[in-house]
Amino acid sequence: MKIILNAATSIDGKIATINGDTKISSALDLKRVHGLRRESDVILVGISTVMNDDPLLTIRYGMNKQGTKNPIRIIIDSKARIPLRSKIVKTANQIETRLVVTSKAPSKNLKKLEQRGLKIMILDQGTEEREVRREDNGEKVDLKKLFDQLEKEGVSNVLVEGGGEINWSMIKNNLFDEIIITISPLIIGGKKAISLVGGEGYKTINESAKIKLSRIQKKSNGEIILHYKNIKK
Ligand SMILES: NC(=O)C1=CN([C@@H]2O[C@H](COP(=O)(O)OP(=O)(O)OC[C@H]3O[C@@H](n4cnc5c(N)ncnc54)[C@H](O)[C@@H]3O)[C@@H](O)[C@H]2O)C=CC1
Ligand SMILES: Nc1nc(O)c(N)c(N[C@@H]2O[C@H](COP(=O)(O)O)[C@@H](O)[C@H]2O)n1
Repeated sequence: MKIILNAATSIDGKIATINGDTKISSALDLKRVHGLRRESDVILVGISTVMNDDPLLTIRYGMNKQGTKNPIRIIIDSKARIPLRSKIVKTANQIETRLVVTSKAPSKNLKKLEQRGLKIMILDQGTEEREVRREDNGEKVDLKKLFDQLEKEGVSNVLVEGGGEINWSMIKNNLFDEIIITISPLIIGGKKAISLVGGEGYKTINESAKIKLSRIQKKSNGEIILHYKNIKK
């Protein structure tokens, strides 16, 4: 299975402003992203991304020739907080959509979401993992279990579209093959503005994830697209 992490950042590594404004990519770059979606079986995002962006996560720009099937949408949402009025929920009857939760998710929420066509996967972290991540209160979904299951189902290509917390979990668990970053000629700033990778972070450079630059694309609008390969996989 190939896992690609894609995102757009400012030159200071932010993926959103302090107010959650996140329109960083140009229309041209979004066309490229939709091309990536077209090659994917699954698009995965975290719940905070859904709460902030109310995304559709479908193939639209340029590429959606008749008959093109949208990828399965997977939302990582420990407590099943996804709003019933969100575009994802409203379209779940037309596009396969899975909500990955923990056993702490309220069953009344799960019932309502199932009625609207979402498929629920309950994937708690094991005890060992919970102890390591005390700050999570044992409330995070086990992404390793999720990807094992997707592999068993025959999923070949997964596109992860953020946000920062999900990116951290994917990187920390070595669950990525490629990272594609569009660096837009912008400076966003703000200590609390969300960065490309959140989480607790590595304590030393020695521990940090090692990646290899494989391609650079320079666009006339000033965007730079960097492609990195994971050298540990
Ligand atoms: N510029 C860009 O390319 C993109 C920007 N964004 C922006 O990023 C922001 C959201 O990012 P974040 O706040 O970092 O949240 P996120 O979207 O990464 O979601 C994180 C949440 O998912 C849940 N979760 C459950 N299991 C988890 C696990 N194993 N690992 C990590 N999270 C788990 C937790 O509730 C956690 O708080 C939004 O403002 C969004 O607009 C998001 C995607 C792309
Ligand atoms: N590639 C990229 N560039 C940006 O500037 C972005 N803000 C994002 N965001 C991601 O795309 C999702 C929106 O998808 P739809 O257009 O609604 O289909 C958003 O939720 C982020 O995952 N990506």
